[in-house]
Amino acid sequence: MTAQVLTSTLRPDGALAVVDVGAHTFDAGGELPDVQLAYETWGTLNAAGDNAILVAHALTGDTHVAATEADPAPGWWEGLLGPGRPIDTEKWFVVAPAMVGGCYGSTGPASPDPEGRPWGSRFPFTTVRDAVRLEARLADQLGIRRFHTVIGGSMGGARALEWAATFPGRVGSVAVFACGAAATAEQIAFGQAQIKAIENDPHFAGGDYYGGPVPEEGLGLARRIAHITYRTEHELEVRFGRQPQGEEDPFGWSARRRGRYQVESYLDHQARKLVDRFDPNAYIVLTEALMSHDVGRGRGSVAEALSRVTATPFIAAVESDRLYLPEQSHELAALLPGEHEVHMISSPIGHDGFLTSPEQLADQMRETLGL
Ligand SMILES: N[C@@H](CCO)C(=O)O
Repeated sequence: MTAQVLTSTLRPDGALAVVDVGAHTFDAGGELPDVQLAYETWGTLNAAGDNAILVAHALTGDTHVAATEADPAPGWWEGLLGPGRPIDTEKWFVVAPAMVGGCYGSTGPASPDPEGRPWGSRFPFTTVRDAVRLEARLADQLGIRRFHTVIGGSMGGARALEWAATFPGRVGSVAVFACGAAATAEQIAFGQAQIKAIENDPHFAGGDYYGGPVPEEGLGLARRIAHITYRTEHELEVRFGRQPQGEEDPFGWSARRRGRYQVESYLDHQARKLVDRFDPNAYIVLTEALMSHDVGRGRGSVAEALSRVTATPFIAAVESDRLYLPEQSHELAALLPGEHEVHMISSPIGHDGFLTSPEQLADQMRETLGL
């Protein structure tokens, strides 16, 4: 595909586009007759097709990495992407796909099957590797043979690493923020607790709740569990301590309800925000995908898989992350060919520091990734 064709098939800068990438047989055996991937883009693919960067979102993220003309709302990595920013969109053509199995435009459990019914409980078990294989088909359609860089944090980091392991010839450099080579037992354990919270909601109906009440309580509980792991004990203590929320009394009852501590109100707020924007089935599918993350699966071992990575790595961690521990990033860096520093984001808030403070690493990213 030539750049000329591309320009005509791409939407205006930033508008959400959706492409059909065909049927897919999933790693675990399930099948979909037709998969669509949604994506946003920034900048312009050059004639040689060699200035493309793929940005992969985290668990509940979406395609909106940064503000665009079409959608001026700030994105989740606003500071990293845009004119003059570390990923300079005057220079790079950036693609951000929504992961299959989610609920931001790509095919997911709420999408209709060929008869028009939501897939629901029949949506196939999805792995990070499935997502990457489908994203490669999107790249084919956009005329991108090789990405200069694939970059992401948390589950986006897992996708970036999987890209480098699955398609070594198609990734020049890979940036993995706040993620190791495989989900650890504790990360799997936190994931399971979140999935159970949703499945035990009386409205879950085995995953076929569309058209009826949504298992919002379960999703809200899952988000509360998750959000605690995304922050730190120190941050919560300094920020909220034992303060009651407003006029509420955590020691008293009013209208048969105990008043809340501030931190409870904060978690309620985080839960509500996710419930308002996310499908519980998609949360389960993506959480299971993240639990399945293991770059060594089917490749001998993690060490063998990583020894074959040819992309230049940029490994980053948040110093206070208690979910994706910096030592896991060190293990990853040590197993990749060559000598690699782990770049540290200094933040007291924990895992979410990869979202709030990635600009700290702007200079190191420019240098290592050749941006
Ligand atoms: N807050 C992020 C953290 C997951 O890494 C999200 O919801 O995607």
